[in-house]
Amino acid sequence: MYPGKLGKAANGTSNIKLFRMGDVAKHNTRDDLWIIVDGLVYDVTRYVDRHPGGWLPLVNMAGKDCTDVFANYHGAKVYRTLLPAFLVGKVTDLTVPEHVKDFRAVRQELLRRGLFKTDMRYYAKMGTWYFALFTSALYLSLACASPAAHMLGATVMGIFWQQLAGLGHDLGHSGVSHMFYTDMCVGSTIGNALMGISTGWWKRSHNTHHVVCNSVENDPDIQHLPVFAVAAKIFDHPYLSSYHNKVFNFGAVERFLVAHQHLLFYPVMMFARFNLYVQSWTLLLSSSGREVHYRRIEAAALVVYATWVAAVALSMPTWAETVGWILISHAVTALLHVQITVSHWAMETYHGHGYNDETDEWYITQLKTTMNVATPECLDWLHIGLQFQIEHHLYPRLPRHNLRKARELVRAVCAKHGIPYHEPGFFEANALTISALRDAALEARKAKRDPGHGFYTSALWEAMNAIG
Ligand code: HEM
Repeated sequence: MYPGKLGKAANGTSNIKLFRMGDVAKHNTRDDLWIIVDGLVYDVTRYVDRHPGGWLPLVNMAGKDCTDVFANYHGAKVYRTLLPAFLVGKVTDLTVPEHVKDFRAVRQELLRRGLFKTDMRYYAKMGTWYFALFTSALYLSLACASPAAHMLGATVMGIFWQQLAGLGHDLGHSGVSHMFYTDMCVGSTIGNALMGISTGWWKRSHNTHHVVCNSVENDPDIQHLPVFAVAAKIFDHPYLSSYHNKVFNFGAVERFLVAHQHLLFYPVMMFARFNLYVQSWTLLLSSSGREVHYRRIEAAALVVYATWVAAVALSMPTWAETVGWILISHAVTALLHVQITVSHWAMETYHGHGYNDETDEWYITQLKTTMNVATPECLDWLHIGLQFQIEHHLYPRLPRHNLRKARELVRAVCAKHGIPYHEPGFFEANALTISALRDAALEARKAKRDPGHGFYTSALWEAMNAIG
């Protein structure tokens, strides 16, 4: 670790200001933003709008101890060259729970074993695999004559997109070259052109999701009204999403869809990819899109994607095949969306921000909100690393090919401290997700219209707010 230098008075005594955690907690807005890293207090207000990871992670952690989230997103250089300029003092009442010490020790052990380094031979193999999938998909779609071959081509294209998402995810976390701008540049150009999804959008949304995983008001990955609400907490009263900067209400349409969400889950997943195109373009064309590092390049790469996909689809001899090709290729990627959602949707959700004490600091928050999916090693390629969601959430920059190795170390710490470690099989994880959606759906059916407003409130909310 690389703590910032403490100021020294002329007589050699430390002249650094001393604070209590409660003092720091008051500086918790975008305009007045302090954080704690390794017991030292930093006023990063003037940095928030320059932060390469965007303002959202900083604002979500404002006023809090960021030691672990910081360690997991930044290299040694950031500690050495950037942080010291913002130092304002140190806290006197920070305690480090035993389990946190152990999880930090795991990180050091992973570093010691060299597991944070990428084995480029792995990506050479994956590159060959992606190339084989892509060219096979094009061959079947363009060079063969039968409708069956065309639809098989669409299926292989869907598998290509699902598999390539693994690389996109690794790049988005700077987990390949471990150089922020290099990985992002590859993602924003080649990634966008082959996948059709904005890397800048993905990083903005996904990094926020990591920092405030399963927070009702802050995690965009569980803010899916009008279609889904993974828990009754999400619709028991209207809330302002800090990510979307809009209020999510629970009106008649929302109530109807959520009441049937467990039945809609798989059909919607088959169309989920179209939503990602919309989200990508919405961000790039909006004023928030200015936060995207390579906005114009990204937009150009997305146009390249739309052009080649349209060219392949329109090369089909009939309109029926064109529509079939588009629908099948996109529906196959449902595997990706299901894999992502089952990692979190059956887990705990909460209001506001975590990281208040030892019951919801970085590691515990991630473990409460995230589950692994137990898969045999021979299927690791299929699940693209997303099956080790716990290890990924605890150490987001750990390369994909080392997550299985980290699993044993993490499980040992959980076992030692009695911390639940969730790892059902793939089908059980699906069943848990459907069950969570069904529970919320049944709750939604009981929701009653708020007489003064256009939205519904759940029976749970009414019970919680009952007077007398
Ligand atoms: C609340 C505390 C913070 C959080 C949660 C946070 C989170 C993040 C995230 C999620 C990224 C993007 C990582 C990626 O996409 O690979 C990032 C990047 C970055 N952050 Fe922060 N950040 C915090 C504070 C800071 C501070 C105080 C500084 C500088 C003083 C800083 C400097 C950087 C830099 C330079 C990068 C680019 C990546 C790199 O060079 O390693 N961050 N941060």
